[in-house]
Amino acid sequence: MTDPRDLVGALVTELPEWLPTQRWFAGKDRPVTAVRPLSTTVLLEGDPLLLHLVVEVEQDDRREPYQLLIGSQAHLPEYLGSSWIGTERGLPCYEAAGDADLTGTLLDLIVEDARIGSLRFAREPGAQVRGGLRARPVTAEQSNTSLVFGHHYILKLFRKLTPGENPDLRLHRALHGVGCTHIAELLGSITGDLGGEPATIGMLQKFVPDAVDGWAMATTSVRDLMADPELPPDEVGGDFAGEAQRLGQAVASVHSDLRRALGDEIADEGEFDRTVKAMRDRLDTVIRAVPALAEHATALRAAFDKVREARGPVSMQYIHGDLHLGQVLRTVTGWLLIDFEGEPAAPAAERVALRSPLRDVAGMLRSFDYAAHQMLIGQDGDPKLTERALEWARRNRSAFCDGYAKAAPDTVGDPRGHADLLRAFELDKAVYEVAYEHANRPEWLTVPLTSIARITAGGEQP
Ligand SMILES: Nc1ncnc2c1ncn2[C@@H]1O[C@H](COP(=O)(O)OP(=O)(O)O)[C@@H](O)[C@H]1O
Ligand SMILES: O=P(O)(O)O[C@H]1O[C@H](CO)[C@@H](O[C@H]2O[C@H](CO)[C@@H](O)[C@H](O)[C@H]2O)[C@H](O)[C@H]1O
Repeated sequence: MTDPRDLVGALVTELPEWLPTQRWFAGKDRPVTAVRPLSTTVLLEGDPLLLHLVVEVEQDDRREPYQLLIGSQAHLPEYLGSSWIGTERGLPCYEAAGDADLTGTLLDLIVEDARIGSLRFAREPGAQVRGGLRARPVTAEQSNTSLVFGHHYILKLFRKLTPGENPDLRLHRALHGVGCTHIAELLGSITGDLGGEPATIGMLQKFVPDAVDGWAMATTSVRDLMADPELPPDEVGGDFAGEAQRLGQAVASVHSDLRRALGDEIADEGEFDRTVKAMRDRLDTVIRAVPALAEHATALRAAFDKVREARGPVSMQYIHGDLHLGQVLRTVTGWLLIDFEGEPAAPAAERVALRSPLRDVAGMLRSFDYAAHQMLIGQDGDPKLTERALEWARRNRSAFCDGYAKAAPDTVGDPRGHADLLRAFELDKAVYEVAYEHANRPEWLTVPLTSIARITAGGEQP
């Protein structure tokens, strides 16, 4: 029988080409120069074989750890053909996240609170979880890989690993601890080892089968408004304003719960300088990649500098960090927030820092703008449609703020009371989006660029 370590030794030579073809691989900006195994754990022995692998991916001077699930069996079923990575020692090896016959093992190990090698599978205290279920991967475009077990559980496998407790797990655990009703229940976790330190590699939550994400609902509503150009927005069938208001309330309630669970701090003088510097630095970096942004640089810097004039105490606390309409789910009982990992490209230190909750508000306001304006792509500036898009965005941004103000932490209150800060955070997010769209969806670049032009010209108030 082939020793799994020999198999892995051969397989890693295939990975420099294979990794960049994966949606979740975060290093598509440069070639992979080498891949080295850091740890190999046998989860299932024999044929089929299931291996858990942590590899170090080298890209010039950058080295980052990723986790992989590798399956291997003598006769690869046809439906797994597209997951094939290479044939080593005569055995086909493949990405096993899509193999429903193997991934059920991960849930069973959590149910057993098992330890295998350096991997520790655990249920949350008091959580009721049953095993023996098959899994299917979530097919949405994602930064990680999530597996759904029946209609019951969803297991997220974090792909790029960082030492310590992942903020997604930490914040879900803290929110669960204070009885937050706007998150999916946390049920378990998987912890591995990274250079001698524990690192979160998986998180198990209750799966909400009836959930629809906010982006799908919002864009349907925009389409309805555009399809009926003569009707006032509140008479259009798919009006979203009621939902936007409830969503604002849910976000505010999560902020209050995070503050209750983990505390807050009042920003010191130095904090404002650091924030402005970070915004200016990000702008400079993005202008190098997207020179078209340079024409807005003066106005953007002026808006960022206003952060220094922020009046009154500004509260800093744990926040979501990358909030947008794709990160919220509407269920029969209300809105849930998911994915508390922060911006995928942000450094780990930034993702665990205390920040103003207004950043999440700004992220969501940007998202309303996106939902409206992505409908205009390819419409050649039709003024009627543009006006309808603006109308939808204004109405829903304002409803969201109304809802937020109703349940806001008393350190924040109505977000519109911090207009300069909110505008600076919105513009900083839009600069981030310019970089994101440039790298991922160049045809969408006009969405953040047009917003920046409009906001800096003074044409946007929440
Ligand atoms: N508890 C849940 N119930 C139902 N669907 C969920 C749940 N959590 C996540 N999802 C679905 O899985 C997708 C990916 O989840 P997310 O946490 O955003 O992963 P990633 O970090 O890979 O972006 C979401 O867009 C959502 O559709
Ligand atoms: O969901 P992720 O954590 O991977 O976030 C990244 O991708 C998002 C797109 O999927 C991106 O969001 C931007 O586009 C959204 C519409 O697709 C829009 O609702 C957001 O407001 C906009 O920022 C996000 O910025 C990026 O980090």
